[in-house]
Order: sequence, then C-alpha cells, then structure tokens
Amino acid sequence: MDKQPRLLSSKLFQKHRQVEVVLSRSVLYWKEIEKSRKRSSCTSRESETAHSHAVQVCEIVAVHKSEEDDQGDTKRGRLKKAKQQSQLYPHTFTVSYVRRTRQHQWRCSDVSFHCASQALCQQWIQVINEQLSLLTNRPKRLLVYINPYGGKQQGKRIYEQKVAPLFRRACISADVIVTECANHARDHLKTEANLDKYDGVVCVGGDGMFSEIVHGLVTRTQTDHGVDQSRADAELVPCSLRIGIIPAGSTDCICFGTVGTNDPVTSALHIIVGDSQPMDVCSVHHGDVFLRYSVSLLGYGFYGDVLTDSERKRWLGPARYDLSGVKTFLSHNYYEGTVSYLPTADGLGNPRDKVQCRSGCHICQHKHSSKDKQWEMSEEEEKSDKDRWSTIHGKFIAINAASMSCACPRSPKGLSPSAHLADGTTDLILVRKCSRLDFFRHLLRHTNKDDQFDHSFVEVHRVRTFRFQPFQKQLVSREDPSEPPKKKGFSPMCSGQTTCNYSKAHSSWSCDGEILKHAAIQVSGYDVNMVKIEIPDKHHLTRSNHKEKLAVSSNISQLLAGNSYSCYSGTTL
Ligand SMILES: Nc1ncnc2c1ncn2[C@@H]1O[C@H](COP(=O)(O)OP(=O)(O)OP(=O)(O)O)[C@@H](O)[C@H]1O
Repeated sequence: MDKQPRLLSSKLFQKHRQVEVVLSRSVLYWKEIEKSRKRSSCTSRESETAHSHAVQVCEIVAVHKSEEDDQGDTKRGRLKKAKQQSQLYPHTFTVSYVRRTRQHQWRCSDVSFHCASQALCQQWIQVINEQLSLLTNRPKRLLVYINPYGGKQQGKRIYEQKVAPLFRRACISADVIVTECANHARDHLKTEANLDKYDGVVCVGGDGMFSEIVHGLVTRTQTDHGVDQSRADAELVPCSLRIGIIPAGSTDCICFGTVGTNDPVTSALHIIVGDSQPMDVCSVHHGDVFLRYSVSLLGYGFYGDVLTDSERKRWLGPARYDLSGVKTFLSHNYYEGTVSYLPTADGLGNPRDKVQCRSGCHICQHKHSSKDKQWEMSEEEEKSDKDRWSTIHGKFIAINAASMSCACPRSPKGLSPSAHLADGTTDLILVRKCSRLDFFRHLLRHTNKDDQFDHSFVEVHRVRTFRFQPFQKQLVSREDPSEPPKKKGFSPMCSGQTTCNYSKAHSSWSCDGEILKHAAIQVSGYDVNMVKIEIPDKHHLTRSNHKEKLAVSSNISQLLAGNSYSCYSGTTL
C-alpha cells in the first residue's frame, strides 16, 4: 500500500461489496472490507491482496459521474441485494484507468463506486480530477492526421472507432485532418498549421506517415528558428511538440519498437496519459542538398530494392512486402561503393553488447545529461578528430543504418537489437557480397534468437555519422564478363554455396519507408531528442515488473518522470 498521505478515504460500494477506497497523490486503492475481515482469522496476507486493487493516478484516464447500474449482475439473490444497496448508495462515479494485458497491450477499464450521498460522490470526482490536473504532461488539444490509404486502408475507421472515443473520454479535443495526397500532412505542418494551439500532433498511419510528420515538424521548427537545413553540420533546434502514432500502416515498426505492440488502443492510451520517449533524428544530405530526416531505418541495397519494388505493388496491401522481399532476395543484387563513418566514443555500448534500450535506459539518460562534462568532451573530440573516420570500400548486398532496433512483429528483436532510441548514434550494418544461402541465413536470424551479426560477411559499427558514395559505373557489372547479359527481374537460381551475383549500378536508399532520389548521401547530426513521441519504451518490462510497479507506486512516477528529462518540460510532442 502507498505510504503517501491520504487525500481522501471512504467506505463505498463496488460491485455490491463494501470497499475501503483511498486516494493518495499517486495511487487510487480499494480493498474489500468484508472479505478481508472474514479472512483475518487466518491472517493470510495473500487473501487481503487478492481483494485489493491499486491504480496509479498517472494511469487514470478519466473520472465521471455515472448512472446507477446493477453491474450486469443478473442472479436473483444478488439483484435483490444490489437493489437494496442502490437505495442506500444511489450516487455513482466511475474511474476509467489503464489495465495492462498480455503482450504489452493496454486496455481502458472502468470501476464504479457507489456513494451514500451526492456530496461524497462529487467530492471524489473533484479530488481525483484535481490530481489529474496536476499531471502537466497530458495533452489537451491534439492535431490528428489520418492517412486513409496506409496499410489496409483502415486509418479512418481505426481512429473513429477505437481512438476518438478514448480521447473524448479523456476530455482531449482533437482537430482531425484526413490527408488527401502524399505529403499533405508534411506540407501542412511546414507552413499552414497553427501549432501554438496544440499540445501534440498525432499521426494515424504507418512509418511513412510518421516520417512525413517528423519531416514537417522538424522542418517547421528549423524554419521558425532560422536554421539552414541544407548545411549538414547545422545544429538543429529541438521540436516543442510531441508526436503520437496510432498504428494503421503495413509495418508500423516505429510504433512496435517503442510500445512493443501495434495496437491502436494501446497507443491511444499512452498518448492520453502523456507518456513520452525521446528519439534521435538524423538528417540525410546529398552534398549540400538536404533530403530528409530519418528516425528508424536507412537501407541501401536489399531494403532499398524491396521498397522500390513494393511501391509498384501498393494495391496488394501489406502483402506487397512479402512478394517484393522474395523477388529481391532471388535477384541477389550487390552494389559497390565506399562507406565512411565516424565511430562513437567508447562507453556508448556497442551493437553486439546485448544491452536493450528500455525505459530509463542509462545510456540514453547519460547522453541527455548535458552537465556531463566528460561526455561533452568526448563528443567534441569526436567531431574534431578527423583520424577517427574509417573507410570501407566493397561490394555490399545491404547497407543498413538503424537508429533504433527496428523491431516489428516479423522481426521481434529487430535489425539491430541493441540500438538505442535516444543516444545520438546509429548502428551501421554492412552485409558484404555473399552467397544466397549465406544471405538467407543472415535474414533468418532476424526472426530467431541467433546473433545476425555473427557472420564473416556482416559487420556492424555504432556510428555518429556516415557517408556513402556508390561506385560510379555506367554498365551493369557481373563477376564473369563472359556471362550472357541477365534478364531483368529474377536472376537464375544458383546453388547455395556459389555466389551468383551481378548488379545494377545503383540501388536506392529507403529512408523510414520512403525512397530517396540520391544514392550518394551523408547522414549526420544525430541530434538527440529532436522528437519526443508520445509512447514510452515500457514494453520490455515483464508482467512481474508491472506488479512490482503497482506495489511501489512512487517508482512509476519517477520512472515516467525519468522519461521526460529532455528538451521540453511541458506537454511537448
Ligand atoms: N491521402 C493519401 N493518399 C496517398 N498517399 C498518402 C496519403 N496520405 C499519406 N500518403 C502517403 O502514403 C505513404 C504510406 O503511408 P503509411 O506509412 O501510412 O502506410 P504504409 O506504407 O502502408 O505503412 P508502413 O510505412 O508502416 O509500411 C506515406 O508515404 C504517405 O506520404
């Protein structure tokens, strides 16, 4: 039980049983009175906790006065008892709160308490509401963009049926814009949107839609502050609004990687309770042309080709990725080029250390502590020390830069399981030319527990910035020039051990699910905490962790407060 002073305590009825209800600053707690008395003779602590419940105040969605109901109890004896009680306790208030279910999913549950007097009922509602109003990280006004064509084209329905009712219950007002074309949301955010009115922006869609919103919001922030985005070394100004994601796309890897599940109700609840998680944003340039911001995956070669091919099959819905994946795998292209990168300083962990980024991750927190002189120095040293740049020239099947784990339901540990959400770095994964079978083995390891980096043809580096320059060639190169020219599309099947490789000159970069026009890029400015999304990385907590959190209530608020240490103290998105 919470050790904080009680704000309010009453004997009320809940489901026709008398309960003692107690509110402290951080916990709403209720305990069945009769049952615990009956069992007090056997002094069973378990029996008492089995009939007691605690809800963190920070996870209360709303409280409201409700009509008397019989709690759906239709048994005759109980109905009679219920009627008697409802005469004695005719005033009811209902608390809606977050209930954790399996696989990191959250649901909104209701508990109703019946009071003897209206004054007492009103007092409970008022005091709970007062406590909720102290939670300043909760959004009150949101700007919502819905992509009606993302994923299975269910964005509108998902929002209207699953999300809007929860926002209404939590008294969040939302201005909704259903996008009419690609980049509608981005351009609206860049120029038109009156952002002063809102506490956050919500996107209903997939990773591409999220990327659009990030792009629009970060660009707007830079424009408002006079920052020249075309300079790769420009110091970007953090956004003051937070971004929430309601998954309604095909992959939804950003949502999965931060919440642990792709579930619209869970995401809506995280938004309502004001959870946030800082995220790294990197800028992608081609020379002095600014291309895009990226928050999750930049992929050249295999992933770039899959995306390019899948865009032509958008009509297939999410299944297009499977088809394009198989086709690209069979094509087995490789690409020649030069990768240069600036590795991170020691102490930032490495991509194979098996340290998973969690809520309150010490590496990300350490990075955020700007008073840490040692850290600042090492960063300065990194910037100035030209000798630290490494260069690799080679033939690559895939070049991937993961700024987060990029976990998704198909690859639950992700492309780089130990990548951090907000440490200012990215994991650069180079998959060199190898046989189809070897590449298949590597891909397979994304879906099981084996280390996908434990192959001679794969290397991974934690980097602060990197460049890629494709090998300039006009013609298709093949290992054996005497081979006849290959047909477009599928390459001939070859035995697993042979390297039946050939290549077109360039692949494309897939940047958070969008295709970039240029193959030669510079990726830099891994600015920490450019964006705070409305969802925390709590999903690594086990069920027992959750129970512990309920028992030690104050830890929750500390944990959540620990998540909001960054660029903006109020209701940022
Ligand atoms: N009204 C619209 N019509 C056509 N395209 C749109 C519209 N609104 C947004 N888009 C574009 O649709 C693209 C894909 O959207 P989204 O990311 O939501 O779904 P997805 O590609 O199916 O999912 P994922 O990116 O998770 O795989 C985005 O690049 C976005 O710019």
